[in-house]
Amino acid sequence: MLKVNNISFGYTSKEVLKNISFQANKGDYIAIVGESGCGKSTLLEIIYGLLHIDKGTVYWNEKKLLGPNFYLIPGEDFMKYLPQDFDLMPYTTVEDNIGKNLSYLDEHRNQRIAELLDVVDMVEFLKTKVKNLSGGQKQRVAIAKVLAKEPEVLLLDEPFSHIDNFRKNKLRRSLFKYLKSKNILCLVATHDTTDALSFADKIIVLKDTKIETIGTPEEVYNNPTSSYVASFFNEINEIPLAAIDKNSTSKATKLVYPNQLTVVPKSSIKATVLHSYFKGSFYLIESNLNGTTLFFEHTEQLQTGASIFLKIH
Ligand SMILES: Nc1ncnc2c1ncn2[C@@H]1O[C@H](COP(=O)(O)OP(=O)(O)OP(=O)(O)O)[C@@H](O)[C@H]1O
Repeated sequence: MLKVNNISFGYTSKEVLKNISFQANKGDYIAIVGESGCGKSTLLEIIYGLLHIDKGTVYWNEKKLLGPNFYLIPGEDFMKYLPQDFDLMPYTTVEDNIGKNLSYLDEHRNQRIAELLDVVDMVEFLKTKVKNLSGGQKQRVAIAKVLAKEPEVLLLDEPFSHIDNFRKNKLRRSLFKYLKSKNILCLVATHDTTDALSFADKIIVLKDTKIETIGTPEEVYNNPTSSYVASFFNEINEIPLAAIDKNSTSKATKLVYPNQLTVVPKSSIKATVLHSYFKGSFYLIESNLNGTTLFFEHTEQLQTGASIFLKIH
């Protein structure tokens, strides 16, 4: 089990992370999300042992991780970390990059490289020099490379950022299935909703140096603790209660996802259509409710300026 206890860190006197605590089990996939600059990469680098912390501890099972001041080469050998600028050797082949940390005396070396190339769908590039690959292909090789000497913990920073949508879903399914089958704990810093919602066991949302919320994808999505959390997944409406119920004097607001609003013949929520955005299987309609912007989903495009009534369900 990974135990992160009350860690705080700042590159300068200003803290980037404050009192961060969470636990994760072997084989778990934890998605770390939050706005740019909130400290996702910093958290991964602390766990891996690249950054020294004065406050807090990190344990892997019973072992306390000591951080960069205690090792000649920072980084724990049972972990692998894939930073955003994945570092590969450009003038050598895909095979040599993936096999860099595998012994030539290992009789299973070639088999291992082939297995990992299959996971990242790059089998035909075995003998290709890395400099001749596209950005997305390099990223897939980098993922295979960090898996080569099977780690117990894998830390990935935006691992699919260069990979096109055609391949991304297939790669995600293949990679996360592989990690589960090997019981590898994986922490992923991501901006991608699908990485978190469809694959993670738990989502950690970071905001203003702290953990804003932590839970299963269902818990975090269905009961967002703030509009910040909800807006990671979708457009979010923060509707004043007074706009829903004319008799209400409350200043409180209600968080409502666009798919929780339906157009009805008559209701107390009367809005004016501003714009229809085509989203493939539906239209996202931007509307105005007494000066508040309201997004809702609808099967058809709606006329700009039209008055509609909405119901929250
Ligand atoms: N080496 C550094 N020296 C000083 N400040 C840094 C350094 N690296 C990061 N920071 C600052 O620390 C904060 C957190 O950065 P970090 O890279 O962890 O954020 P992030 O959530 O991973 O962002 P992104 O989603 O854009 O990758 C930012 O304000 C950043 O400017």
